[in-house]
Amino acid sequence: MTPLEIAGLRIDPPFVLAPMAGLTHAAFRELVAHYGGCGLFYTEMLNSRALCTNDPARDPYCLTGSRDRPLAAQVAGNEPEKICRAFQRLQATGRYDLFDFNLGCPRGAIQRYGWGARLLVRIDLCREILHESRKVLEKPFMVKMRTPGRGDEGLWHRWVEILEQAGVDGVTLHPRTPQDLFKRPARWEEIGFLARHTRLPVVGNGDVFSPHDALRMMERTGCRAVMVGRAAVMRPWIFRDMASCLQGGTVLPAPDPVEVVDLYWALVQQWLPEKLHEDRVRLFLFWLCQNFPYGVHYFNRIRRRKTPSAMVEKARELLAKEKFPGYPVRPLMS
Ligand SMILES: Cc1cc2nc3c(=O)[nH]c(=O)nc-3n(C[C@H](O)[C@H](O)[C@H](O)COP(=O)(O)O)c2cc1C
Repeated sequence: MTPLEIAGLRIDPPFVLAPMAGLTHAAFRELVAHYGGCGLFYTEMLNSRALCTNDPARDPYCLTGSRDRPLAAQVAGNEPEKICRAFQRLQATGRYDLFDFNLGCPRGAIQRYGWGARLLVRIDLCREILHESRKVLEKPFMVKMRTPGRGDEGLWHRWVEILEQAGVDGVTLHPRTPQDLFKRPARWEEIGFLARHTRLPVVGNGDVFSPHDALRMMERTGCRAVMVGRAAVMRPWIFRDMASCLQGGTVLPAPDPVEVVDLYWALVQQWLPEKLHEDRVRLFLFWLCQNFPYGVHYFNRIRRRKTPSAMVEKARELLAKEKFPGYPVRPLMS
């Protein structure tokens, strides 16, 4: 398997940590980097409006670690001028290797603002956003999108034309429609369709729950790289296992749950401001607990604790006798 190159940026191994709001902050990316195997890291989605006023060099959401490279910054919004301004300000920090525009988020406030997946029906506005963004960006530029319309090949051809003509360097597809949320299985065949109909490198995303799923996705769809979201939060070392399997090796022994909790907490304290500690610890433990049969019960006990260090203490106590089960992971939100 040849490593993926996107406009000169080498993504090796061809495995990508998905952008996830509240989850893929600097501390979590450092945790993933610690275990290895991730070829490209993503920030969580960054608000284009906020970035026009906040200084990205000081904004807590734009913090970067030391090992989370190459790093992509993802921006969400629907006002071309503000989006370009946000990209320019992020670019000026010199911290990011790739920029990405969000055309995939189907959730509450983002939909109400008309951002994310809501933009998939506003084709002319999308075209303008992508063209204008391309003009201001000197680094590789990608789009992450959901399926614009199920089974509508004509619409897909239109999208391919828009992406290629805008000068986008690559596209990540999460093959569910905005209405699907996470309810139906991801339709990998749509990744294959897109890969066959565009000259752009396609990154496949959706329902990769084991290293073997990642290899299967590449074989079945012809995508050039695989992006992993939920499974990477539950097992931040999944990329290491994916890289090992890609080279014909096997899945390596999982770390001890308490070791993972301790390392994450140390990284949160090292990389994030104190005002984010409580929320970021709670959210990560919510996902980590999903690995275990009594995870919901564990998390209910953890979340009652009032401080992040008390939550960590409770997690250590509850997970002390646990071992991570084998793959595949089974996220509750699936
Ligand atoms: C908690 C959560 C937050 C997410 N936040 C973002 C986001 O900020 N930007 C984005 O493009 N996608 C976001 N996503 C979607 C993921 O990037 C990914 O496309 C989706 O989870 C499917 O991949 P998976 O099956 O590997 O989880 C989010 C998903 C989850 C579960």
